[in-house]
Formats: sequence, C-alpha cells, structure tokens
Amino acid sequence: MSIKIGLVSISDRASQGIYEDKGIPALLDWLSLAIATPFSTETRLIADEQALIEATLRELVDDVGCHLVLTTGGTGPAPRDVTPEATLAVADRVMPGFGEQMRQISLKFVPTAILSRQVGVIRKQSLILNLPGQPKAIRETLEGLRDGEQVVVPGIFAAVPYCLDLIGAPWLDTREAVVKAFRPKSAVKPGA
Ligand SMILES: Nc1ncnc2c1ncn2[C@@H]1O[C@H](COP(=O)(O)OP(=O)(O)OP(=O)(O)O)[C@@H](O)[C@H]1O
Ligand SMILES: Nc1nc2c(c(=O)[nH]1)N[C@H]1C(S)=C(S)[C@@H](COP(=O)(O)O)O[C@H]1N2
Repeated sequence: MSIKIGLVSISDRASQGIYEDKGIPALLDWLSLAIATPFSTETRLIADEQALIEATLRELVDDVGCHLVLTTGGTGPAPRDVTPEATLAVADRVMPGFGEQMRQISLKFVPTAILSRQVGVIRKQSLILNLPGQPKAIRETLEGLRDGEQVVVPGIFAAVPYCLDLIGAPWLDTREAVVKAFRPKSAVKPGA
C-alpha cells in the first residue's frame, strides 16, 4: 500500500477566487521533490470556517484513509484564523513538538512566526499538521534551514516518516538532498 496524503488549503480569498490558490501547488511541488516512495494525494481548497475544516479533516482521515494530512493557512491570531481549533477538535492526541519546531524554524525567517498557532495531532491512522498560510512558509517549515550541507534547523518533515511508522502507516522514504528522514537504527522496513 502506498501513502495517501491529504492537502488542505484554508483561505477565504483563494477559496472565493479573489486570488489564485498557491497553497496546494506549493505543497504538491515540495512533496514531489522530497518523497522518494510512491504516494497519492487528495486536495481540498476551503474557506476559514471551523465546521468546514473539521468536516474536511474527518473526511480525509476517516473516509479517504489519508495517513498524513497537511493544512496551510488560518493559523494566525485574526478572528477568522481557526485552523488550530478545528484540528484540535478532531484530534485523538496532540503532538506538541511539531508546532514548537515549526515556530523555531520560522523565527529564523520572520519575527512574526511567533504569531502562528499551528498544531500537529494524530487522528486514528493519520498525522495532521498545520502549516502557515504564506506559500513560501510551506517549504521553510517542511524542509528547515540549511547553510550549504549543514542543517541549521531541521525541518519538521525529517520526523514525519518515523511518526508514520509508529502509527501504522506505510513506509515513506525521503530524498536526502531535500530532507533527510531520521529513524532510529531499530526501525525496520516491513518486508526488508
Ligand atoms: N492559499 C493561498 N494562496 C496564496 N497566498 C496565500 C494563501 N493563503 C495565504 N496566502 C498569503 O499568506 C498570507 C497569510 O495567510 P493567512 O492564512 O493568514 O491568510 P488571511 O490573511 O487570513 O487571508 P485568506 O484566508 O483570505 O487567504 C495571506 O494574507 C496571503 O498573502
Ligand atoms: N516559515 C514561515 N513561517 C511563518 C511565516 C513565514 O513567512 N514563513 N509568516 C508568519 C505570519 S506573518 C503569520 S501571521 C503566521 C500565521 O499565518 P497563517 O495565518 O497564514 O497561517 O505564520 C507565520 N509563520
């Protein structure tokens, strides 16, 4: 079985066609560079409405069977930014390290990273991660910051494959030139 990844762009203006959605294309571009194993995607472009975000996350995890869901947008402090509330509402468990690490990374890029309330959670067989809405923030948070070969701050995607192993999702390999997945030596690829 290959990994199924849900991609959710949460933006009032992009969902109304006021501007072009750059969230889903940025996610698709980055994942196609970073992931070395076969994967499929399901995409959704929706408004910043808490009930709609919750319903979309439930559908992607419970009905579509996604193992990983990445959201972009709606994590700031404005009244309509409700992505973290919706994500927490559908969570079985919270994974605080993802939000902490994203803010660490993003502070190397912009001081306003402190305004981002993104969370990571587990629902059933799936890891759900909120990324900020700025399209450039997608690569920054997933890939981290490097100085040549040297990793200055590891991107959150480095920890995603092993997290997926632990929740029973299919094996995922990354391309090391983009992001090096960290797994303990004890991690065993099924069938290997
Ligand atoms: N899907 C998107 N496509 C292109 N640019 C986006 C998208 N989402 C956000 N941005 C850009 O990133 C900024 C911060 O994202 P945020 O999620 O806070 O959006 P916002 O200001 O609440 O507006 P909206 O929900 O209408 O996109 C936006 O103001 C916009 O410039
Ligand atoms: N890596 C990164 N993180 C970032 C940013 C960015 O440009 N790069 N923008 C910040 C800004 S300006 C805000 S308001 C918060 C919340 O963004 P959101 O509401 O678009 O999700 O994310 C922050 N995190």
